Amino acid sequence: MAVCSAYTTQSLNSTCSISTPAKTHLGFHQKQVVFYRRSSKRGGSGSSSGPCVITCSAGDSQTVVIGLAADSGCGKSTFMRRLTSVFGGAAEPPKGGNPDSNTLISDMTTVICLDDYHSLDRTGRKEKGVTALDPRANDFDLMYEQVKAIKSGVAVDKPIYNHVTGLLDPPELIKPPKILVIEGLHPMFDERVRDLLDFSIYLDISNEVKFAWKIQRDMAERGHSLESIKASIEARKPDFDAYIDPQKKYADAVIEVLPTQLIPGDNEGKVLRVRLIMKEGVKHFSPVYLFDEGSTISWIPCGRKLTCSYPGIKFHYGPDTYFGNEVSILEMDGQFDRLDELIYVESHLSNISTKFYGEVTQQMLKHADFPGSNNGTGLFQTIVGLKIRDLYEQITSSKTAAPLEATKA
Ligand SMILES: Nc1ncnc2c1ncn2[C@@H]1O[C@H](COP(=O)(O)OP(=O)(O)OP(=O)(O)O)[C@@H](O)[C@H]1O
Ligand SMILES: O=C(CO)[C@H](O)[C@H](O)COP(=O)(O)O
Repeated sequence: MAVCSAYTTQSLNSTCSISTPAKTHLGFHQKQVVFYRRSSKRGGSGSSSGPCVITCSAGDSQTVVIGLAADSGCGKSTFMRRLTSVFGGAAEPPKGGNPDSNTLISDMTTVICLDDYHSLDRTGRKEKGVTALDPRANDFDLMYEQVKAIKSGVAVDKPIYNHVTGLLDPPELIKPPKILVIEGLHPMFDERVRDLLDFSIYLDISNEVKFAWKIQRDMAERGHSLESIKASIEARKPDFDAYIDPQKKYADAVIEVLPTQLIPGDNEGKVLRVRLIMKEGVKHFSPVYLFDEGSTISWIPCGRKLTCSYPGIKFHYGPDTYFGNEVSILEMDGQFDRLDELIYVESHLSNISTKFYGEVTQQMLKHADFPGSNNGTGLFQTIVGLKIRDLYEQITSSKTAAPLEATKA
């Protein structure tokens, strides 16, 4: 029998027994989970040393899994803070755990960072001459097995990639939450992981805007030089184009962030044109619309009811195609002067999955200090957060309704 010394499952509301694959019997409510041992020493290669199988009787509840993909420094953490706030709680690192953990836990959600599945640490990547974006620097087998286990109600010992030391730290226990968010570079890269996602989002930040944000954070807040920021973006670009960017074709929703078109030639990245691209026909998700579903509409809300200074605000909505898929696109170019007046815009949007009139505006005002609160990035992140809450409620209510239906039949 293989021994899972490094990364194993832990039982939740259940008893677990370890057996060899040959002896495993999968009965009703039994879950089979395969784990791989790997080295976590400096320069660890992450090579598997044989699977072991753990069978567990999992609890009844199933975890809803959300994938959020984006390059580093593209607003994933900010989005996550908005999302967890929609569910009504503050997200915190696991109590009493590794202070450098990348995980954030709230009442309803657990956000895990896929950097934790780097199979090569910083030294290992340097030695092999690969970036963290390269699939060879990541353990997709382990990612798949662990996300699958959590989704089916089984807790796992997930590795930790320590961004301070650049090493792989000892694992931390992740119990199945109501909603698991896997955020990072590759949530939609591996087909097996992709198939586990109940909903997926890609944050598509254009090069000009990414550069402006990097300068703002890494130069102003972290003391990096302009040259080093340019060099780091350039060094990542080939792998970003090869492995990260192509994932957007799989996403159910894409938030695309571009320079404004309201100021000709503007490249500053301060005023933004943001597009919310929503796939049609996704189960439990109906795209947001402006005025009239399926029409094509341009709208300038500035005037008596919405204060706008230069260069103003322009909305656009309509059907389109994206990588061959039918989509609806809602676009906002420009920025709000007064967030409390956002209610005027909110009242013209439909299918936003609010629980009361003005909920989007309330959320935006609550986090007015978050980056992007005065433009489409904050607005669309908030709306996607509400759509995820709605999706979660639909999935869980259809699960509880199912046995009743069966009894009736
Ligand atoms: N909507 C936004 N508008 C303006 N700036 C933004 C926006 N979102 C993010 N930024 C800038 O980008 C920085 C990184 O944002 P955030 O920490 O949310 O990204 P991240 O993808 O989680 O980054 P990392 O992966 O490097 O931790 C912020 O500090 C801010 O400077
Ligand atoms: O892309 C990244 C995270 O999204 C990082 O570059 C990657 O995780 C490597 O981290 P570090 O620079 O701390 O070694």
